Amino acid sequence: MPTLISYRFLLLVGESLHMRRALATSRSVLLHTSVKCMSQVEPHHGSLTVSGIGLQTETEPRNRSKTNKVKPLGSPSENRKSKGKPLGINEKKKKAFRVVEKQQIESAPFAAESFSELGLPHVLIERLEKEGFTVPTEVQSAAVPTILNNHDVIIQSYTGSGKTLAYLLPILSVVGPLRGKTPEGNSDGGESGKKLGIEAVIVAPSRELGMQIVREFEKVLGMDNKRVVQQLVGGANRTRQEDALKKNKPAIVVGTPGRIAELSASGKLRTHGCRYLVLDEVDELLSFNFREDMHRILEHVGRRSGADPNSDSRKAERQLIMVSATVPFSVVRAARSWGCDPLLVQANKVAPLETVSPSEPISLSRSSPSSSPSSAMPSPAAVESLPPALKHYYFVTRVQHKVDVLRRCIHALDAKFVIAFMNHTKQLKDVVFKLEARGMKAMELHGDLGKLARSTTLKKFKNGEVRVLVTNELSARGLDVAECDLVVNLDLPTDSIHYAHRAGRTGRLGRNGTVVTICEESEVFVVKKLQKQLAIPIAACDFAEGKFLVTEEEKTVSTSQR
Ligand SMILES: Nc1ncnc2c1ncn2[C@@H]1O[C@H](COP(=O)(O)OP(=O)(O)OP(=O)(O)O)[C@@H](O)[C@H]1O
Repeated sequence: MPTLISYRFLLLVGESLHMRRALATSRSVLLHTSVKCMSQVEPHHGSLTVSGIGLQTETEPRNRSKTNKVKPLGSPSENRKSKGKPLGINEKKKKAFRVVEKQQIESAPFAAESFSELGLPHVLIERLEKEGFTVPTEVQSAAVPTILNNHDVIIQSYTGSGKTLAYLLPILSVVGPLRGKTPEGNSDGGESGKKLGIEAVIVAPSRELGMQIVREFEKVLGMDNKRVVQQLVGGANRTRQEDALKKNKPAIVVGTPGRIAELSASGKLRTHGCRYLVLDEVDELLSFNFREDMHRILEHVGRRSGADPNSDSRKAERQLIMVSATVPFSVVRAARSWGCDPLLVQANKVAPLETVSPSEPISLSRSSPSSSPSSAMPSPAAVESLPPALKHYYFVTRVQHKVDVLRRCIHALDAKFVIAFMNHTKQLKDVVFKLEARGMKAMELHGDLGKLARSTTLKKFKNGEVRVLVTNELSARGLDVAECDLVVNLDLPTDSIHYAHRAGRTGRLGRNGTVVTICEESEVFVVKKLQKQLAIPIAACDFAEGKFLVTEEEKTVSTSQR
């Protein structure tokens, strides 16, 4: 059981947190040495590090009613055997059960050093290279072949680890102009060259995330093929979206649950023949807010009308891909009920979902006793989601001095792209005003702003015109600004999962990043609790001559986590 040892001394914020990376890699015992010298926190703008180490999935391909045209990795012999000879439902189920029986998937070796090892079509790899994507991340190495093998999956990996490409690439291998050639050598259009309608539906909980996913698709597709993907987010003009659907006939749509459900109900968006349903930030999508819209989407996308919704044949009609940095057990349950023998894909393992029980790290639910907000036990769903290279600090101050502390933090770290989180929309403007009054360019971002104002603000932040983005929970999920070097909690997050998603806006794709929580004395106990739940040290800090000074460092000791 994890224990916590506290050391009180003045020391430099520095190297001790690097142990996180080592711990994340070894996933073994945490250690507890202390650095007892004095130095200063250097602002870091570390280089990009993408490791291609992962696991070779040994899962056997599961044939669906729609045959994959791309030769996937895995078991070529199995693939060959099943080609041209469609399996019946019972045979499909038998194959699926073989996957379940196979428990050794996790220990299989996997090391993809380039995208060409993942079974992607040549034309797609060329596009990736043009865009500067040469080495797949660990989760991409594990997910791409698994999805190409037609498995329903839950993809779980820490924030900023490249989960979007992990599902986007296998979809583009089968759908759209970059897909692999059919056995007949035909790669333009459907089996017979004609358009197939909507083939993939991607659902995201916010407009920003939806738009970001579209941009990621466009990056890979290239400007000439932009029309293959269509954005269907709320807040945008619905009639224009309907016209674009009619005119462009996109193969892929990306949107928010409300707009997708609305267009589907009105008959303007026909998704019954869809092959892929992706739920990005799935734990958020399964929240009460989205219940009705998600129900419609799960019932209609890739489902032919008339069939029994619970039959295996209906489950097998579409491929379900669920994605999040945090996967509570509720997601595992949803995947079991909506998917067809889903696999859990992580950076270094691919395992049948049947092997996941509520007692395992990935599957501890937010509502389970050991991970409730009041619990001092680690919450593995949150622990797993934190990028390895983050440093965490907290400052204690009076509420009226919080913005000043924020400003001093930014100067001390020389941070260039700062996201400051608050809990209440009304207070954002005041913080922006105070920062601007001291000559620091800041803007607010929240859901009450119109779509145009939101995208303009984000654009200005991304291009460096605005140094501080003052925002609420809206930006905690998915927002990808590679350069973001500092995340500040001006209000405490509600729980460790929210802390993890906020923190994950920095330290993207192996970069360094700093997370600072500014709180009142009476809130310090919450920080200590977060520290235990996340199994990370969050060091108390103060300023000395404009630099960070650690006044107290917590060392986390665990034999079971990480
Ligand atoms: N193999 C790669 N090589 C270089 N850059 C990559 C690679 N894969 C993804 N990226 C980039 O890394 C950034 C983070 O990726 P992405 O947003 O998909 O992360 P994520 O895991 O979904 O994060 P979050 O959980 O916060 O949503 C993106 O800008 C993406 O373009």
